[in-house]
Amino acid sequence: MKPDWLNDPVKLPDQTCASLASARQGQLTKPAGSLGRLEELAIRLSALQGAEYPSIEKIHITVFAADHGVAAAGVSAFPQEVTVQMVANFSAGGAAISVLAKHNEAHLEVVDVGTLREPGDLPGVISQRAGAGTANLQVEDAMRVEQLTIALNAGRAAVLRAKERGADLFIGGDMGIGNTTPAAALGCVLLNADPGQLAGPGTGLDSEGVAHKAKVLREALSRYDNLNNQPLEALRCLGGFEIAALVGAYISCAQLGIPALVDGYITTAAALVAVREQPEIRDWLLFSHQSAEPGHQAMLKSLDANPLLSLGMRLGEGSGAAVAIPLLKAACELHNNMATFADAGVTES
Ligand SMILES: O=C(O)c1ccc[n+]([C@@H]2O[C@H](COP(=O)([O-])O)[C@@H](O)[C@H]2O)c1
Ligand SMILES: Cc1cc2nc[nH]c2cc1C
Repeated sequence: MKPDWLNDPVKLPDQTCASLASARQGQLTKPAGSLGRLEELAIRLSALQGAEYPSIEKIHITVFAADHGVAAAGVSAFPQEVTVQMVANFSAGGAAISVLAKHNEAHLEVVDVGTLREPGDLPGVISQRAGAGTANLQVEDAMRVEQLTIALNAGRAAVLRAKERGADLFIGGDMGIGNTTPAAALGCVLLNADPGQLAGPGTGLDSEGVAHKAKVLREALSRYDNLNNQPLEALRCLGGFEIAALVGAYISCAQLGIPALVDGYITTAAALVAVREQPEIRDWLLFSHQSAEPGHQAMLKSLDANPLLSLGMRLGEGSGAAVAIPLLKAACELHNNMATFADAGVTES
């Protein structure tokens, strides 16, 4: 039922490299701690990459796209066909993540995990489909076990491609009209939170729309008991194919030793499921930004995550993570290239 790789061991961050990197930070020509979180970032990347001198050069971005049966319940400000239209836009290079990937010289691929798209090839789009959209979680389980397995495997396959390309950072993005609803549903179950706390505007619902979304969520949640300690079953009943693919991707990153930079609300819901399923993977997740979606804060808090940026973004696609790439690069450049007190002949305190 569960893919067998799911229980593979998680790689341990390299503490020797972390100690060497930490010692080096103490020798660079700056007051101790003066580069703030950039210092922590460099040390963490050293530990995760098993290198005293970390690098962010080969970035692999996978956007997972899928449709959601719950869109029929009127939970989004946009019509469902936008998911398929945006897949074409990713392929043509016109989406925000297309621009940001190019700007950061990152490799970008799109995986259709189950949109309503007609069969047919699109450049840069890989099909690994678990179905044509999930079932409507307001009234029934979102997916069957076999569909969950296909979606988890799609996430793993993306990380295996990243590994093959020698990626030093993985970014997962999401595209799916309606997907803030399954993300909120998973948050409610795993945080024991009320839909009123986690339902938000998504693509732009007004307050009436948000209240309706909370009602849809309450109806969905009322069908289940005890999902709180069954993260994968919660994912099957209340998730989405792209969210499941992201869960598979984050767990695989930790097993295969690639740091993952988490994006916004939907990707954080996937991270929460992944961490509840395998707590040791938490070390491998870096958090890029605080989404404008209000429920994001509660999920971040539960993951003890303090994202790097807060720009009021709420786009998804991995765009917030892509915007944070230059910070990770800056942390590595400073760590690797600054002079030490001894080299520069500068007096230490
Ligand atoms: O990642 C976020 O923080 C985020 C917050 C709100 C909306 N989105 C994107 O908007 C879509 C989902 O919004 P909605 O209103 O249709 O549920 C989906 O394609 C997401 O990528 C993404
Ligand atoms: C246009 C559009 C682009 C998106 N990208 C991610 N989610 C999206 C939702 C909409 C509506």
